[in-house]
Amino acid sequence: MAKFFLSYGYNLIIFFIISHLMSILGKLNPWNPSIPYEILSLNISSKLSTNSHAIKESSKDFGKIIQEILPAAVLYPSCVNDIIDLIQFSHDLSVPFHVAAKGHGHSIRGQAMAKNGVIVEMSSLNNNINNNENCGVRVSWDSGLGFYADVGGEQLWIDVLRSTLEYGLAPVSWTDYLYLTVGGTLSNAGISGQTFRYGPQISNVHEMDVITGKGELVTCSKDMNSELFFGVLGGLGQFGIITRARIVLDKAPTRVKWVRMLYDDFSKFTKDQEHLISIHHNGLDYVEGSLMMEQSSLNNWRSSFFSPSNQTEIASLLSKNKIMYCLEIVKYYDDQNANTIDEELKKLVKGLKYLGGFMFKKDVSFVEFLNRVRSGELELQSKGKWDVPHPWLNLFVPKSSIMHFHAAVFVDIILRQNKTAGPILVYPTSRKRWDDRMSTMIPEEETFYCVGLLHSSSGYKECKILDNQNEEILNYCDKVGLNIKQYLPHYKTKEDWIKHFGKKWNIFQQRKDLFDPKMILSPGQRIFN
Ligand SMILES: Cc1cc2nc3c(=O)[nH]c(=O)nc-3n(C[C@H](O)[C@H](O)[C@H](O)COP(=O)(O)OP(=O)(O)OC[C@H]3O[C@@H](n4cnc5c(N)ncnc54)[C@H](O)[C@@H]3O)c2cc1C
Repeated sequence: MAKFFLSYGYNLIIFFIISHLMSILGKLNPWNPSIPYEILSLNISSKLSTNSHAIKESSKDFGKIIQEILPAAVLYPSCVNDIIDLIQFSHDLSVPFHVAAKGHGHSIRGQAMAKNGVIVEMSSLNNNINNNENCGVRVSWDSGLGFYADVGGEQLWIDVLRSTLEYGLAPVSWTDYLYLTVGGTLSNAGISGQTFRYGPQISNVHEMDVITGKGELVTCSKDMNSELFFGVLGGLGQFGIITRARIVLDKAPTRVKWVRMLYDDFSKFTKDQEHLISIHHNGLDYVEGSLMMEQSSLNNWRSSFFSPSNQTEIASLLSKNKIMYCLEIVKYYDDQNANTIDEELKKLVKGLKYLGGFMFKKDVSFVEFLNRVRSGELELQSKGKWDVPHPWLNLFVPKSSIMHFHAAVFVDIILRQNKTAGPILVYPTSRKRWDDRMSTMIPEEETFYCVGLLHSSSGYKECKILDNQNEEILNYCDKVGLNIKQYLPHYKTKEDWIKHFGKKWNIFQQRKDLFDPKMILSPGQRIFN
């Protein structure tokens, strides 16, 4: 009997040792040479995972083009200090590992990935919102700034909208799609049809908390640590992880008048767009536009605007014209100007040169308008057409090049090759609301166009074809000197990045040396590594 208990107790101890080791191994793979085992002694060890499902999920993005860039581990932070601990640990190593914040993973080309490094799943902060350290969305007012919201970098813009609307307030600058994080869009610019009037989202931030590549938590603004502030805005995640942004708010309207007009002449279309964005007093709140081609226009997330009978009319016009242009405008209103809004709008569209009979109007709530892409997304999801490769190309084209761009790219390349699938956005905006100290690169001209070739492909073969077309477009613009800039940029060589940043490259590099000297952050952008 004693013998039995001895051997039973012995086996039990061995069992416990093995299961303890296995649980450690399950959390972090000690054989992955890029992350030292000592990381398990940190307080965050229980929030790190090397589970193969977690690794796979964290290495996916909306683009579905870059595959198999696997991190060594994923951090699910419950507070800002968890991220600080992780970065400090990496920074103190003689050979640090990479760290990438992942917002909502809506990048196209692996920008939020980190091979053999650690992905920080920012959404995990939101799951721990009761933790007092986490910011969430907090609305405040002060006499200097007026109304503003302190917002966690992990917050989705749709949640920022819902929370601020509880106070009758809303941010002023938006993206077309709201299921993107605040940290993710502020790392690029955040543009939409409101940009001409209010500036991009990066121009509507008062202050931020940022964890630098040294693991320091720094509060920055125009007047405090301004080098970090301007660097981070549009900084492609290179200088720090945004954990809080203080966003400008204004009184939210309740409803919008939403109008689309069709054109068969690009010159008339762009002249009208430029005219509309130049109206300062009592002008529009949103101006965008898109190209319409037979193959792409009536089966994408923007087409839900048109009723089935509108769609039949447009289809027959398109079969004749092959390419058309759709100007899209919005004027906000509420109870106070409900009686005069139609008259105001009539004045604004007077003299525009759209095709007679091809003006379509809607009157919807402010939220329905801002969240307009969501219904299209859900429809595409239900048809299995959302979760597909997206070889997107986003460009800023100077006003002086837009006619040339139209003839050479829209007509000669895209229309002729007949390969496009997805919306093609074209709308002007103005440099006035951008601060040149921010990292985002835009053309030198006062007015420039935002062009988005938002392709969806049915599979990898088609994706490759569209990507080759993108390459052809970029090469052409380069060859003839159209002075375009890529938005959401992606380059393969350092020389291309240096060219992209032009005269700002030196400052970009100096800021990297200052705030992330060991080049730990956002390696997926492939700028410094
Ligand atoms: C359907 C769709 C519609 C879109 N519409 C628009 C639009 O209208 N206007 C527009 O401007 N853009 C638009 N975009 C592009 C979008 O703004 C960018 O891709 C943005 O980066 C996505 O945010 P995210 O939270 O998914 O970022 P992620 O893809 O997760 O990350 C993007 C980059 O930012 C870094 N990052 C993430 N969080 C932080 C943080 N807290 N601090 C510092 N760095 C961070 C990442 O490391 C990575 O380098 C759209 C994208 C999609 C897929």
